[in-house]
Amino acid sequence: MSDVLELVDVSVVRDGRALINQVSWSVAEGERWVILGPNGAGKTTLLQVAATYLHPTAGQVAVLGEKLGEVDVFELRQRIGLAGVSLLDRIPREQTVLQTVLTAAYGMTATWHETYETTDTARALLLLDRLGMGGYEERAFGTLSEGERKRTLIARALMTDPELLLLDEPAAGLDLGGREDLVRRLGALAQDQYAPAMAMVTHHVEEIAPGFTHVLMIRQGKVLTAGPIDTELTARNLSLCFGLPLTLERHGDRWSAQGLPFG
Ligand SMILES: Nc1ncnc2c1ncn2[C@@H]1O[C@H](COP(=O)(O)OP(=O)(O)OP(=O)(O)O)[C@@H](O)[C@H]1O
Repeated sequence: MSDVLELVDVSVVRDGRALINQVSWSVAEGERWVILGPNGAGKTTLLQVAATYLHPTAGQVAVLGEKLGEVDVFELRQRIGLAGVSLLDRIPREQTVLQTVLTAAYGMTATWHETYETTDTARALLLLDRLGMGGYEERAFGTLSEGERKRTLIARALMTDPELLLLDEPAAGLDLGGREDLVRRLGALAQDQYAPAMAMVTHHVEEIAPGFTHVLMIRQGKVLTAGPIDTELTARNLSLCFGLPLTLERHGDRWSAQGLPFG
């Protein structure tokens, strides 16, 4: 059994269709995974299973050594950090940035008269600062730009000191500067030996930060490849994954991909 995540033959079926289909995937401590795949491939579904928000139709899932179906998921969720657009709808617009991060410590998205410990507040401020959100504590979440929201949600996901960090398209919708800033911050996190195991969903190889170690490619619900970036992130695999001929270039510890010209 893998320490962090172990999926064996996992399928999620809705309306007779497999959104993910017999997926097997293991994540060990210290690994940083990128999940790549086209629109509708099943990436978010896979992340929702890992986050214990979706129960599979078939197969076995173990998260942080606990088997789904045999464990209190509410306790388990405290050990998992999740940042993704699915959270955006649940965060009140008027809630401050600081409250948004603090509520994670209590497994909630909105405040409800809790009194936060001074240590929690100190930690939330530290994480916001680390994500470049120092000085925004009292701003209403609803007034933030897309990039600021994404960075706040990552700080929030780290609040409980999780053992597994799941990021669903953290750079989607960001401009070039915002993307590069986030990639730098994710790179610092990925290269921090005390940071949790990570899995990040993205559509773009340009968003892979230095320090990411593994890649899983998914197409039409099926895993195409899963393994070390150095061997599995290839032009061939990427072309099969996205369904068109692509070139792939490595520039030091960053990547870029392009479609081949017609003709
Ligand atoms: N509750 C549901 N019932 C039926 N179909 C669903 C449900 N949730 C998702 N789907 C479908 O499952 C497929 C996979 O969805 P998923 O969100 O996992 O893909 P994705 O790879 O994250 O896509 P994207 O890159 O567009 O965000 C899509 O075709 C989607 O329409």
